[in-house]
Amino acid sequence: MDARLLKMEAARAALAHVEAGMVIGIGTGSTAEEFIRLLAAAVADGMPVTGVPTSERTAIMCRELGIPLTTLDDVPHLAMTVDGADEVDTQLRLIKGGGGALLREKIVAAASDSMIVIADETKLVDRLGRFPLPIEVNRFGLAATQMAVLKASEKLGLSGRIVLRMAEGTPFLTDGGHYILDASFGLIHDPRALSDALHAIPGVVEHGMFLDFADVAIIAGKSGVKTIKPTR
Ligand SMILES: O=C(CO)[C@H](O)[C@H](O)COP(=O)(O)O
Repeated sequence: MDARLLKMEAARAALAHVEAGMVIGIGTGSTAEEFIRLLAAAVADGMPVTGVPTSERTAIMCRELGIPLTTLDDVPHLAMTVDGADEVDTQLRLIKGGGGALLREKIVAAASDSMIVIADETKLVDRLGRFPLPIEVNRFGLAATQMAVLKASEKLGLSGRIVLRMAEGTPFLTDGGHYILDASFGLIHDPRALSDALHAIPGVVEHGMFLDFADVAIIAGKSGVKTIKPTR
């Protein structure tokens, strides 16, 4: 089965959690886009649902497909959010931000009663860190922030390349107008310690580890769709 079909299967299972009248967070990325297509079909069939998009890219797609949208300013508390991930570990800790939307994704997930993660089985890992960790940083003082991230990670015994994300020859800009550093630390033994260390750096806006966010992961694989809940 190809990856797209698996993403569709996970998205289909997530749609079963959506109830009429809900306001839900809508994630970013190719898996979230499968969910958006299915949600749009449900809306076209008369299902009353409103979405809060986690990126401009998602907002554009939702508008094109006729999904009503609102913002956290109008609806600050959501029933749930459905989003993809770059990595999901056995405790449902995530790495997100491959698509550059980690800040809005985290804000929307934090405003939601529950976060449903949808992914194909290639995203499942024993330990986070194979996927480079996206770190959203303020443009001001980039080199100083990059050095501070390096020092903080070295203190935790992590090493690896930290590179500025580029897009078509210029630095990638997030929807919030920030840069992204992609940090290839390798396996992250203590995600909480790294999270705290990154949050202590003033130039770091947010990082892509989602710890204690996901309530359910719907993982589609060759042998079917399974639902994982955290052991915490
Ligand atoms: O975090 C994200 C965007 O910021 C995405 O959810 C993540 O990159 C997974 O994307 P895809 O479903 O395309 O593999």
